Amino acid sequence: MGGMAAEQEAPAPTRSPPHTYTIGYAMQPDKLDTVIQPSLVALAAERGMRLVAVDPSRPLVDQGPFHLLIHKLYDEAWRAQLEAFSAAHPAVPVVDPPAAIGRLLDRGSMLDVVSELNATVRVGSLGAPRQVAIDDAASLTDPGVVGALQFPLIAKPLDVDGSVSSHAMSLIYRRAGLSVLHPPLVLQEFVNHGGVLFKIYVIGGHATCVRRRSLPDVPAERLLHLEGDASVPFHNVSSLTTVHADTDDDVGDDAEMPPPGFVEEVGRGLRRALGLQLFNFDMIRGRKAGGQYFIIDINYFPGFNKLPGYEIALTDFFDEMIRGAAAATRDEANGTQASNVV
Ligand SMILES: Nc1ncnc2c1ncn2[C@@H]1O[C@H](COP(=O)(O)OP(=O)(O)OP(=O)(O)O)[C@@H](O)[C@H]1O
Ligand SMILES: O=P(O)(O)O[C@H]1[C@H](O)[C@@H](O)[C@H](OP(=O)(O)O)[C@@H](OP(=O)(O)O)[C@H]1O
Ligand SMILES: [Mg+2]
Ligand SMILES: [Mg+2]
Repeated sequence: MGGMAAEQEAPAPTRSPPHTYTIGYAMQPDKLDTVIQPSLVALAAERGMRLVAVDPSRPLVDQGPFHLLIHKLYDEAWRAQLEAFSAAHPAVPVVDPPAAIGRLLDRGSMLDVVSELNATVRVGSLGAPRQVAIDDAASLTDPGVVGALQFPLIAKPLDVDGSVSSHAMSLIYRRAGLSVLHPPLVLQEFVNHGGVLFKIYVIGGHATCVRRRSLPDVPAERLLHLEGDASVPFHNVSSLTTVHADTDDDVGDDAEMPPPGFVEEVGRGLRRALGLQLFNFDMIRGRKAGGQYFIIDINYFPGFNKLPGYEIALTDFFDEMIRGAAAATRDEANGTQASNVV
């Protein structure tokens, strides 16, 4: 080692503040890095919150104590664990309730909430593309099932379970392209939107919109081009240059963002209607006159580390949940109305 380090005086030991609150987190090992970054752990520690990994293979009631639980696991055994934990510790918030998360795990029902939203909030022009759920191969050739949809379509796996295959999709230009598909899936109308997508991250009361690249528009002539492929599989948007060789890499970089008030209102409305605190959703703006917005995907507890400054939003949220639970417990002890952090 060089002399510099040896000559320097050892730094005075710094005392980290005492950890007051313990937040248990449970997720698949391959998802940990997408949220539990050292920067998050450090900021949480500064604010008196300790992040502790839960071992889902051991009884949850034997772990802890916890002041808050966050999770992204979907299996029945885990749900049963959470139920047992909540029965034993009703004052500890579990983010989010498995029943509410369940709604996002089926693409057949995932977007139903958008129509509920239109009824409850003053949002402008917002919708979801038309779609049908296809359970078996026979339905794919049934004009009564598919006939109401207009090509091009996107075929998306019905189940959302965190697997790579649950993100394997196909763009279908015409009927012949349906025969290669493997139900269960949803067929959703493709909406031309200028190749730009708005991803809105919701962390409790925060809603932050970022712009991402998306599938390029499908020109009407492409549907008549019978020598071209009837369907094209794709996995994620970054592989789209192989779907459309004419994709411009800079597409959408200067696309106008949706108005912040609109983003906030939709985020707040979805949060309330879904009963979820941690999610993101994909929104596109249709190219047709009027520029209607469409929500095309909602994801539970996504990779928040892609969002700059997520550590602040997440620790703010943890703090709010823990304080809210503490206030509710105090209120209950005093016999007054429980406070509500939602
Ligand atoms: N109805 C649609 N119209 C136009 N483009 C769409 C539509 N649905 C999906 N897309 C495009 O396909 C991409 C993948 O679709 P979707 O977001 O449903 O898949 P996903 O695998 O669940 O994505 P994520 O990684 O966000 O979870 C979208 O990001 C968008 O570019
Ligand atoms: O783990 P599954 O259930 O497959 O969910 C994914 C979501 O569907 C994606 O939306 C996340 O990516 P974005 O944060 O870019 O939306 C993606 O984030 P990641 O790429 O950081 O893992 C995942 O959360
Ligand atoms: Mg998506
Ligand atoms: Mg998704």
